[in-house]
Amino acid sequence: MSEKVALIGSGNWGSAVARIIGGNVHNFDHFDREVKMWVFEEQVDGRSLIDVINTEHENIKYLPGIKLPENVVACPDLVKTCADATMLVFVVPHQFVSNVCKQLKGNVPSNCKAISLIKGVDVNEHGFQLISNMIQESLGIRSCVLSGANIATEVAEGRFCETTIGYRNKSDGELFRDIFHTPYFRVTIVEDVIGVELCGALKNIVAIGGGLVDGLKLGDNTKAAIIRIGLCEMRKFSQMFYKDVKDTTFFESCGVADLITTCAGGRNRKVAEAHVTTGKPFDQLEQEMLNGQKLQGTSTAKDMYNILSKKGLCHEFPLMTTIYRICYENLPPSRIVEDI
Ligand SMILES: NC(=O)C1=CN([C@@H]2O[C@H](COP(=O)(O)OP(=O)(O)OC[C@H]3O[C@@H](n4cnc5c(N)ncnc54)[C@H](O)[C@@H]3O)[C@@H](O)[C@H]2O)C=CC1
Ligand SMILES: O=C(CO)COP(=O)(O)O
Repeated sequence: MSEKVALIGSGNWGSAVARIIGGNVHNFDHFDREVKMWVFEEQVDGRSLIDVINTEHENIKYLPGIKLPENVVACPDLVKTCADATMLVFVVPHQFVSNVCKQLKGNVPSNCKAISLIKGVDVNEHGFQLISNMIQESLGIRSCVLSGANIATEVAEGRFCETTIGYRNKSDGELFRDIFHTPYFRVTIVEDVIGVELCGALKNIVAIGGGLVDGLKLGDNTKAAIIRIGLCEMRKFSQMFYKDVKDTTFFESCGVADLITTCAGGRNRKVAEAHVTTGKPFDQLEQEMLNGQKLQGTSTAKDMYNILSKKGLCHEFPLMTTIYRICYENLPPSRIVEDI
């Protein structure tokens, strides 16, 4: 049976993976050649971004300078994008996924499989929910997770890196590996969806810490300490709430490798550094510095803090708690080292 892939999202990472998937579907007989990509429509320099992508084969706003394969077709209608798909790739910033799932509920074929590339969690009045679980529960389909040390522009330029796919059902993991794996984007599959997903979400908080340390010019040893303490808190949180999360997952690309890359080159790091050097609030810097791209670490720090404080656990997670307070309670950035 032919599999048909649809991409839900077309930002910096969504566009980078569109380039990979659009190429890989030609390598196997079991994939339909057309890959539809849902694009949140906007005007760029007076032109429709969707028209630009479909005529120039480039996402000039979110991944400029990189050509997309011509078989990747930008679509404005989310439901139509997914209507005939059997493999859904979710790659929107986490703050939009709940609305996406509401629109797709009852509108995707029952034989669909999903994968989430989203680094974040969803929080509602009942507590927090993993995004892969939200996809599974709201759409009634299985979901894998892909996460790794993958700064989008470097991947789009074809520079070698690794990534991790977490699966519940091995055949799903293998199928999704086929659309992502290339000689320069090496996929490892592991049976730990939740561990892979929590690594991706929680590392964004630690990345804020890495940027604060850079802004304070504290040096490499301090950065390494933030990464190490961050990794320990990530593992502790994950295994406290989900006892089946495996230790080995933290040694995959989604774990320690993503922490290193994100604390060196990511957007969360960059904006946190600027928070120290300019004194401006994070949301203002996000607007000024990211040209429409979204910051994930601050809101995830808030989500985690809400969970930890409700359960009286803040003292067990001093790094995540301090980062939240610096972002939202005007704590001076220097407390990043004083309070841990
Ligand atoms: N950029 C990167 O290097 C990497 C990002 N990720 C993760 O991938 C996920 C997606 O991030 P990016 O592709 O980087 O996005 P982005 O931050 O580059 O772009 C923002 C996207 O959100 C869309 N958008 C704006 N308002 C919207 C709305 N109301 N509803 C739906 N969409 C809306 C924009 O059109 C744009 O496509 C995030 O969870 C991120 O953490 C993961 C690995 C690498
Ligand atoms: O997840 C990423 C790299 O693996 C990108 O991180 P930022 O969102 O901080 O840019």
